[in-house]
Amino acid sequence: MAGIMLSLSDIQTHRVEGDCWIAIHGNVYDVSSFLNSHPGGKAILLQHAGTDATRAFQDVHPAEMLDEYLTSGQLLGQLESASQDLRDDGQPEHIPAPPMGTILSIAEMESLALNRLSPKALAYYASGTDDEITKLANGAIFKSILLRPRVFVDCTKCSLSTTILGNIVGLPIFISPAAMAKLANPSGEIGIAAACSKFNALQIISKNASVSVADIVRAGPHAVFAWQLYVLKDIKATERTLAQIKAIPQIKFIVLTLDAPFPGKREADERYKAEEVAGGGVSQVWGTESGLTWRKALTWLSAHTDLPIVLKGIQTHEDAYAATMFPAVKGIVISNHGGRALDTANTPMQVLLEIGKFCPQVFDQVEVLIDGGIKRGTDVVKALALGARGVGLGRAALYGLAVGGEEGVHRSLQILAEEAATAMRLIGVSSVSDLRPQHVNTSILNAQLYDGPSGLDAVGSSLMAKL
Ligand SMILES: Cc1cc2nc3c(=O)[nH]c(=O)nc-3n(C[C@H](O)[C@H](O)[C@H](O)COP(=O)(O)O)c2cc1C
Repeated sequence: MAGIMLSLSDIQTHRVEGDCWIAIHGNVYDVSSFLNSHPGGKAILLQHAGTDATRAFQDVHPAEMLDEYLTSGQLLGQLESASQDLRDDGQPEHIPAPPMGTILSIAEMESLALNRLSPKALAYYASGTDDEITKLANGAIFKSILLRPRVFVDCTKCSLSTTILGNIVGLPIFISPAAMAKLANPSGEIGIAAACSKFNALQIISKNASVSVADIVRAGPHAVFAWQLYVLKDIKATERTLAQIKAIPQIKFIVLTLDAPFPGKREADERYKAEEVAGGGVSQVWGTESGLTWRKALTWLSAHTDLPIVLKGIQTHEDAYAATMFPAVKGIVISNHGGRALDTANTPMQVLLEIGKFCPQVFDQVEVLIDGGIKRGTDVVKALALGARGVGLGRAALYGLAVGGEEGVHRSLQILAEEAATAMRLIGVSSVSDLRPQHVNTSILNAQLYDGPSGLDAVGSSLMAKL
């Protein structure tokens, strides 16, 4: 109840399941009934129960998130003196970074970042699931695709600009949604937006961004923005957020992530959390709705947004084909969440080739974006040649942010853009729209491609029956 003043000693006795109070930004909340629906799990809330958790909260969440998830009935009053819990909850140590121009590759950026990130951020950002087979394969597969340069082509002028879902962008490289960017740098997603603005690049803002969407888009006047959605178990909260997004004209499309209906087993992250929550195992609570299906989810989403819908986390040609059967769906992102969902899943490049083999018409019907393992400009060029419209960066952008804030993200984009332009010139192509499958040799991968039945008739008839 607003107006009631509470002291730290009033709240510190309420620190168990069933009786759990937390102070954030000067307000005291009873979060007992929210414990089981906290998307990050209840353990972290219980860890901060009975304290002023402002510092831990603001390291990973925007203030607006409180209104989204908590109701006025859960507000108990105000904290008398907002004496903050000043434990270090994840901000990186201040280690001086080298001048950005001296960093020459994404691999170098990554190794600098891994030395700077706090243990919490390192565990969260770098981890993949299980044995990290997919995380590593995502990047390794590019080495098996060879380029086929043509000569006697004047590429003195070379342009990387293109369009993504009708939006003009300066680069075919975009920023994939990644949660909690403030763990890398206090500027968080604002630093990413400011860097994208300099390239007129696309940033897909995560549903779990650590800064409010309004602040992010304000920081990138020349960037293009999309917003990524996880449908929460609390569907009404998701609808409230969609209504807020509707009021932000800079958001050009909605990216619905589908590859993580259940949490993958990321052991480095689980280990860190288990140590953080003294003596306790980490329960696998997941706030994301796991019962979504094609027709139900897309009908619901279309009723709550007029924006084009892009489906992220497509990992088979069958699902790429299925996406084309829904007029509201204008694009797909082939992605396995950077190897953070199902380990030993196909790499995105294999899925791209699979679509080319079984249902190439998909490329004409929806825009195909891709992410996972991008570290070189040649990786970008190979994906574009095989039909991708844009190529996303997850960790490469986060690592840039960790090393140099906005400037670091700028440098990551610049390195990849320059490498991609060089590769295009050397292939004999001066515009991304001229890249073709003939520019790559993928024959080494033939034995690694899915060679079962196409299954498209079954997809068609099962979805038609439901439409
Ligand atoms: C730390 C981290 C957080 C992520 N958070 C999200 C997220 O909130 N939503 C989402 O759709 N994907 C998320 N992803 C997946 C990325 O969007 C992207 O698919 C993946 O990182 C691409 O692989 P890469 O890191 O090898 O570039 C996250 C990835 C990482 C590494």
